[in-house]
Amino acid sequence: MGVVIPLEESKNKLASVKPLVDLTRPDMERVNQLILSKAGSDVQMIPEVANHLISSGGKRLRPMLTLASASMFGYEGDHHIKLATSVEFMHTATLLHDDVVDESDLRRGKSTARTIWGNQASVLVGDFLLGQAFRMMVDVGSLDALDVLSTAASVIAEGEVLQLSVAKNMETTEDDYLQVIRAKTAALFAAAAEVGPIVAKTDKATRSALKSYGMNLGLAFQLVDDVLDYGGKSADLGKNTGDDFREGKITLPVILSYRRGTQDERAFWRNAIEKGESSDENLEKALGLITKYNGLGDTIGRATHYGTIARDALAPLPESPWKNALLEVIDFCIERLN
Ligand SMILES: C=C(C)CCOP(=O)(O)OP(=O)(O)O
Repeated sequence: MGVVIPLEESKNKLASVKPLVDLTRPDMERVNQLILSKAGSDVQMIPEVANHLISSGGKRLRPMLTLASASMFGYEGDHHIKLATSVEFMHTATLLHDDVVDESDLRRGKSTARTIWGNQASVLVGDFLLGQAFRMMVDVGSLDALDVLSTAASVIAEGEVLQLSVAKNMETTEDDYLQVIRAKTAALFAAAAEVGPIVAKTDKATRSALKSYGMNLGLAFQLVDDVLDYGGKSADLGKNTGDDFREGKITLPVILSYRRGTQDERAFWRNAIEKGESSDENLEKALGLITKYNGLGDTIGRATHYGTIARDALAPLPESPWKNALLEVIDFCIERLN
């Protein structure tokens, strides 16, 4: 404990969401302090493992959504600080767990916790953070917020299990895929944005607007993430590109390219994904097919579509710097590609 997470680190990565970073800065300082204190434990290995990931420069996008979506309705208490911290803990727990499930070696440009402390410690520290998140929610005392975030926790786990059950199956449809990303990623974005209006005690329509904004932003975010896995640079992403292919994870660029392919090309995909023939040579070939069938371009098109729905969801809300900051986050999600 004691080291304050450098806000500058997140700021650089979020250059295109400067308004959100600037507006939430004082509250994010409080969130960062709370993150560090709630990651503490007398069991020494807990803060060691947790702080390895916590202090490695995540974007802190989700807690900023919670802060903004409370402050935009004039909320001035401290419940949003605790809920924003809970949201980031839920996210951190999923990262620790995901890296075990996916056997990933690199996260945020550093070795994953599982490569340093092992799978068991990663899973258990993830569980600890999840427990801490729920204690903070109870501390806030809003049953509605507890309902939204606990539902999100179950839905995220469902999404991860669903992903496992469709893995390595080339008959996975676009609808299956959307169901997975709606659950594993978008549900937390939606919950992060919905608990703001809950603590600010707004009407139901406003809650739904923020929830829809978060859900569609989350879909766009994950679609772009899946594009970056094929089209980005490992150094920018802090993780290895091509991992989805190597793991046999079926994402939209692959689904589109498979559906549009010739018989031979479809046989290639089945071999590569279902039988695990994922050599670098096959990754190159997969990239060639994805390019041939515009898999990345069309996935970006879908992301832009969800971005528009997110934008429309905020349209009925009164104009404010907070609203503009949330709108710019949509652009950031797409601009991450540049
Ligand atoms: C849902 C996904 C794609 C996991 C990574 O999320 P982020 O890209 O927000 O991760 P950090 O900034 O917290 O590292």
